[in-house]
Amino acid sequence: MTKSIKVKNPATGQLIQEVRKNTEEEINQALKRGHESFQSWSKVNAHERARLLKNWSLKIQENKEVIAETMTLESGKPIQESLGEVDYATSYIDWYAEEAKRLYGRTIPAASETKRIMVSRQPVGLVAAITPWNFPAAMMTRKAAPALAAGCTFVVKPAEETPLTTMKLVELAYEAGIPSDVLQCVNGIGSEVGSLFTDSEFVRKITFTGSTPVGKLLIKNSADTVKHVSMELGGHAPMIIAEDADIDFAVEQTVASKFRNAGQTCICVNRVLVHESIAEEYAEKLTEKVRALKVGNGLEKDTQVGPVINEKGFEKIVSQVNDAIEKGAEVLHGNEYDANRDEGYFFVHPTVLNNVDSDMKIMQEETFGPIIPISTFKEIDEAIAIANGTPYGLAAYFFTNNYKTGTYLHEQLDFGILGWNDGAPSAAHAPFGGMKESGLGREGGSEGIDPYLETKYLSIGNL
Ligand SMILES: NC(=O)c1ccc[n+]([C@@H]2O[C@H](COP(=O)([O-])OP(=O)(O)OC[C@H]3O[C@@H](n4cnc5c(N)ncnc54)[C@H](O)[C@@H]3O)[C@@H](O)[C@H]2O)c1
Ligand SMILES: O=C[C@H](O)CS(=O)(=O)O
Repeated sequence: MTKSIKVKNPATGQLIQEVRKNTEEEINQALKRGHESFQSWSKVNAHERARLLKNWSLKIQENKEVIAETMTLESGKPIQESLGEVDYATSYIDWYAEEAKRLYGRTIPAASETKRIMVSRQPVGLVAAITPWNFPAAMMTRKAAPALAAGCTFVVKPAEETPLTTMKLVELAYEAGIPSDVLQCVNGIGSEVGSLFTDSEFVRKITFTGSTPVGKLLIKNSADTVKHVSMELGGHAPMIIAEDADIDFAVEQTVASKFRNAGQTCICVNRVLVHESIAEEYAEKLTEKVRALKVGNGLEKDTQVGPVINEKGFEKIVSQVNDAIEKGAEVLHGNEYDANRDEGYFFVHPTVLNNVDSDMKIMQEETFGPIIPISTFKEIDEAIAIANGTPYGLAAYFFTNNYKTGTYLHEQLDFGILGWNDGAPSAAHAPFGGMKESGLGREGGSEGIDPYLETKYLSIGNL
């Protein structure tokens, strides 16, 4: 078993840094420390927790450029997106620093003059988090911020591909005054560390962002100790473009959604469903925009589409594209690759596929890459049936200026996040999360701190 993780640059395949894997003993010690420090941290008053969180946010912002460069080096995303992700990450800290001060209880009118009932909330305990490589800063703070704000302690294992960003954030938390046994980072291979987290008597909650298969495993393994679980899992977002849509705006928003992080986000549009009457105009205008996108190393300021994270991701994308073409899809642009297995870099050029049918893998499996499959519909209920016909329920988008069509789609689409004339719905003040096999729980908004709290009530008698 290797003793270290080799962090490589997905744009070049070059080694950035070797990170030592924590041993099983070290990880169990970290969990024990997190459990023990919960006794003190949970008693720190909410305003002090809020102050420390705001200090952390300021420290991150002071180091924005170095964090963004680290993120681009290890994840491949364009530097402008990395800078944006640092802001997105601190927006969660800022939001939950304030929410810490609003953990209200309530009183309930008793059914007797001699009784009083009070409801209060308290932190669940030590939280163990596992995060993905595609947003190594924001996916960590989207969990750590509400956890710490609620009074929980926190141990995070970042993805093997991108540990450096998370390690930097944790260092800055210590500089901000957050105690080193309250917030900890451990490094290791997911399949090895996951069972340590789920089996530990010290861990009261597992929070995970990543693929649905891993999420299911963590839920299953958490059952023996009845841990709280929060799951932010896979997606397969449909984008319905109605016959009355503003086509130019819909094209702009399709590009904004699809090519963020080279299409490696859980809420990227994965399936375009366009009304047959405007399909040709939409496809032509979309292809013109896609053709202009610049593919390259994320450190170059004008790069818009970077590499995909690794060979496994690359092979899945190529397989989906080849399958679609074999089954009759038309390539309007792309189906071009710059890849070198020996060097270890994998670029997928933005690709537009037309005449896509539901029997193609790309319409059934999540696509974590810069590929847009376009299919058409006649009636809106046909589009809704296709959109909902997936085990996933994370994000969906629709473009229409008809308020009845929009209201109907809002009510009929089974997804936790809906963008109506909006391809970029994510925000720290909104409850992000999915239905069905896209997850359990919400992150962000006022709802996002609830998973870190237990509710209790006190009934006072004999008054
Ligand atoms: N819903 C969301 O907010 C969200 C955000 C980002 C990514 N995702 C999903 O994540 C997937 C892509 O990311 P990925 O390839 O890194 O996912 P992944 O599930 O392979 O890895 C995510 C994390 O899980 C760990 N892991 C892997 N196997 C594990 C196991 N057996 N036990 C415990 N931990 C394990 C990894 O080390 C990593 O830290 C996509 O499906 C995407 O939709 C969802
Ligand atoms: O990849 C999944 C992320 O949660 C998407 S977002 O950064 O929250 O929009």
